Amino acid sequence: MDKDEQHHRNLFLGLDLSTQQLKVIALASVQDNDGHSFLEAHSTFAIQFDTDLPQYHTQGGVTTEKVVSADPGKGHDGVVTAPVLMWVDALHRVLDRMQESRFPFERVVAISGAAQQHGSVYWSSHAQKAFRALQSIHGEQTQSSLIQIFKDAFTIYQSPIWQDTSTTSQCQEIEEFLGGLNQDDSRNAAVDRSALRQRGSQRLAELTGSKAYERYTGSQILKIVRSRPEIYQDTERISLVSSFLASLLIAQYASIDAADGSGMNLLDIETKTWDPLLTQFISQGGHHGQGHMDRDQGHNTLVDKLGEVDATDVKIVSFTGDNPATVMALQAQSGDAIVSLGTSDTLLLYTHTHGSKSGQNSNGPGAQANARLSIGYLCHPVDTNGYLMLYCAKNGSLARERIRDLYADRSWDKFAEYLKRGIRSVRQPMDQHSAVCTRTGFYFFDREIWPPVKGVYRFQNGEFVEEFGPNDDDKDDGDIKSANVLAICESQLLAMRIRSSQGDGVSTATTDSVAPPGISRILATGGASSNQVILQLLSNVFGVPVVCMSSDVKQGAGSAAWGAARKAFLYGHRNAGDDTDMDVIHSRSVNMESRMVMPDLEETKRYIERIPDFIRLELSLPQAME
Ligand SMILES: Nc1ncnc2c1ncn2[C@@H]1O[C@H](COP(=O)(O)OP(=O)(O)O)[C@@H](O)[C@H]1O
Ligand SMILES: O=C(CO)[C@@H](O)[C@H](O)COP(=O)(O)O
Repeated sequence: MDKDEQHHRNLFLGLDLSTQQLKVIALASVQDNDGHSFLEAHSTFAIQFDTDLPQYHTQGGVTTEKVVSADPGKGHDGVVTAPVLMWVDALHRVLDRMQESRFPFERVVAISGAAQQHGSVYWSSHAQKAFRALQSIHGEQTQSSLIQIFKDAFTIYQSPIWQDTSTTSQCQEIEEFLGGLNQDDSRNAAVDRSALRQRGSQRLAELTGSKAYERYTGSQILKIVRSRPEIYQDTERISLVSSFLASLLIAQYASIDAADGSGMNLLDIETKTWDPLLTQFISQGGHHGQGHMDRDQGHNTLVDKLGEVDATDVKIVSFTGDNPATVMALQAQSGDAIVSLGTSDTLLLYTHTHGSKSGQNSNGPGAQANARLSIGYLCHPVDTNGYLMLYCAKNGSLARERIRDLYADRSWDKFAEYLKRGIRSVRQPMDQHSAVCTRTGFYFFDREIWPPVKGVYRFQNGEFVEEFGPNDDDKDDGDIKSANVLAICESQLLAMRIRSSQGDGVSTATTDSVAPPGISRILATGGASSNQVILQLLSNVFGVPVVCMSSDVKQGAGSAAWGAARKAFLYGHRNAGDDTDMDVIHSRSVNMESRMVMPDLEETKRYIERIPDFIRLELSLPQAME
């Protein structure tokens, strides 16, 4: 391709409003010498909330408020929110940066986006006026900031986000409601509430794909209905973070995408429509949250600051959650698990069932350990018959950062060095004592999703200890440091391995007997996937090769933004009359110059042996609820 041609290539834009930043990637569609099409990064931009927008005083992109529960048995409720105007500001700033760097907006053919899942945005009746003000800009560069336009457009200015764990009682209410439906015993005052909840939890998982989770939008809305009914009344529309971002671009309310919508505990995962009973229960007869589902429809609306483009040529394709968008980027095949080590640690598996028919959540002994307590199912972002099994741990990168700061001089290089040393010392014990020394650590700086535990717990040879250390004079300080660095990574990845085989519809076929059922390869992504030693440990724990998009390909934008841009590419073509089917779409593969890490299977066997003890220790931790 000559230079002239390159300068006229179409661009596809992907945005990702994640927990800590807003990222944008522009992909260009190119052909190799054999005529194969693929996408390559043209440019990337990012606004870091903490550092680029310090006036919002966020830490890790969020505002954390600690409220002591009225019920002493319930401990502290963690209210975690993000300033909605900070997100508006971030969009304005990133568009400014793009203009400053002379980004060729006129070449943008289609745009899509992704965002952190489950968080919700509450629009006021002023929103329509703001949208009209945005539409009236008509391609001119606006002098007034988006903040000025949207400053009165919300009823709630601190949006609840996925890290919030303050809705335990609302989750229980939802489960009791479903558990009591059509049951005579629900009217019996003596009926065991926990039995009712267990039945409700099962029904909710069958209906929506997930049991009640505090971070899911349904319980968050219920909390607002209960605690601030006037605000709820004044709310004209509720968006997810993804549809909120899309609304700013299309200057009208954007629909919620089914894949992201299935992370709300409100959507019937099979029919992909709002469940009438759940929405009615939550709104108490109101009509909020009853948006319509409109998957992957293009919109032709003028976008502020993308005004140089002829609006009729710009397709804005429905925005989705960051996890479904990551699936779009990595093109997982059968046997692939996607592991995203972003702010959260997540594992995604592509399945063809959402587990409703196989009677999970057995009531027998150990049911609590085996129940789907940290996994759920989402609709697949493009395969209308597909689902995604999702495991999410809240204490991911930020917990590793805390350990890095405590034990590794605030340096990722040191962290990697200690991790390597930790792995080496377990493999080649230096003395008789350390040969029998097993260390396990749980580092839940924020209350974890499962187990619902807050605190740091270390065990040495099965016994609780305040700090690791064999009291061996030969040991230097570095041993304690590397023990903690290794312990946090091991326990995060072991927990992930254990949950990976809890789902229904997870294939039992596997290419290697030491690997978890149905997993023959891991596609790793997220900020921490740039750490080669973490990837090696991930590979060892799962016993499968780990592949990672190389960082120069990602150019720092991450795979959710890449997946969104890829969605823009696919639907941009479709909207232009190209009726390309899924297979052809898959063969137009993304240029993934990847790195591969191979497992040390002796290590894998050692981890498998540790699993029963790990589960026992995990269950022994003091839980914050029930
Ligand atoms: N070399 C590294 N080793 C481990 N973790 C890292 C490294 N570099 C960055 N990270 C982690 O990546 C995280 C950000 O990941 P990212 O995928 O961008 O998050 P999000 O999309 O949720 O905003 C940071 O919180 C940081 O802890
Ligand atoms: O809650 C979940 C998934 O259920 C999180 O994965 C959020 O979607 C936030 O994502 P990251 O910012 O960690 O990528």
